[in-house]
Amino acid sequence: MTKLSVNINKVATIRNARGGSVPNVAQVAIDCEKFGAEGITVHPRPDQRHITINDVFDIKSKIKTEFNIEGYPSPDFIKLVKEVKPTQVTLVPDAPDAITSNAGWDTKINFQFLSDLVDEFRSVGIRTSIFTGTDTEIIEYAAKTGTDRIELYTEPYATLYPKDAEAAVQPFVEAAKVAKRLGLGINAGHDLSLENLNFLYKNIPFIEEVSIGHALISDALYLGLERTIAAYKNCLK
Ligand SMILES: CC(=O)[C@@H](O)C(O)COP(=O)(O)O
Ligand SMILES: NCC(=O)COP(=O)(O)O
Repeated sequence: MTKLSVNINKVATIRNARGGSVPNVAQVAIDCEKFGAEGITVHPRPDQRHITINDVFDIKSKIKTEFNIEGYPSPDFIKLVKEVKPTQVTLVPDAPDAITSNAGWDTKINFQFLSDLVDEFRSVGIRTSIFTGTDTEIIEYAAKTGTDRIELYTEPYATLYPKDAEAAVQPFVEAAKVAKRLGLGINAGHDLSLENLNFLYKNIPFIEEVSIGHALISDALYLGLERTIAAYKNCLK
């Protein structure tokens, strides 16, 4: 079964536009769970432009499903994650000023850095996932770090999908096979949507978890959160 983790960054973006607490980010997390989400994802960025440090503690204290914190492992981020103790930390190589995540790690160049982080988080009982592209050598080096999982960066899939779905998914199928053979769990995320999710799932049914935010929260404007989450879960069948 592929779990749906709802990324609620964009709910915090709306809240922050006015300050205050509307919409209430932690309540949305609770409601996502009530409507069937199997996890909540947040990506606190250094400028706290959406998810704030307080949000991370607040959400952790209120949700019951899996909590996934994504981000660049700066000293502040590492400290935050170790204090909050989520189910999973996803290590993402974003520059502080990145508009959004735009690449996976070079796991060969960053091998020692990532290996040390995996050990550090594992020692306090936090599952690790390393954000990667589909290159075989990159995945092999990810496996050597000892990480529990990788998260495949699916933006290239989402971009090519409308033009050539087969060509879009093929590198991901190959990458997932390599990762599985190496004993890695596989997550996937970025720009997944109601349009492209089912095809990815049908081709790689052994993905453990997809984290979806931007498209899902946008769909909720039209469908409402409950129907939207049901529609995304329906794509994972
Ligand atoms: C790690 C990743 O793929 C990102 O998609 C993410 O967490 C979204 O971040 P923003 O919501 O800041 O664009
Ligand atoms: N890890 C990807 C994620 O959490 C959400 O990405 P997106 O759906 O907002 O592009």
